Amino acid sequence: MQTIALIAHDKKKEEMLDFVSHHKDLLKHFHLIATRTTGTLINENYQLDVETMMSGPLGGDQQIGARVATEQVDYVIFLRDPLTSQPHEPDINALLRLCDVHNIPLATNRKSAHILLQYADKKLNA
Ligand SMILES: O=C(CO)COP(=O)(O)O
Repeated sequence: MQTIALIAHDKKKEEMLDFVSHHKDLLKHFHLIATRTTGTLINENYQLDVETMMSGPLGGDQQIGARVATEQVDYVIFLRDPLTSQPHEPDINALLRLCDVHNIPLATNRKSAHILLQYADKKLNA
């Protein structure tokens, strides 16, 4: 089973929940991992059985980064808040960097996330 990482900053969590609700039927076909608060919200609202890491500021981005580095993640959807500075910015940058190092598709806004899932869907049925 392929793995998708789902991460959203606080001001993007509602958007992530809305995004997940629109793509729930497709997301069921993937192993989902997420940072703690994002994953917990998804599990509570949609019962998708998301595996949760630590919260982002406590190291969750790094945990997901470790999975990316060991090629255990196929796609990353990270709805970042581009207008608020984050205390764990270095961790965020490290995760984004690792996606590029390992050529892992990464979407950082909703439209690109939608396109990413369309691609993932096509690959699933190829
Ligand atoms: O801060 C985050 C990503 O950088 C997200 O963490 P939470 O999902 O725990 O809020």
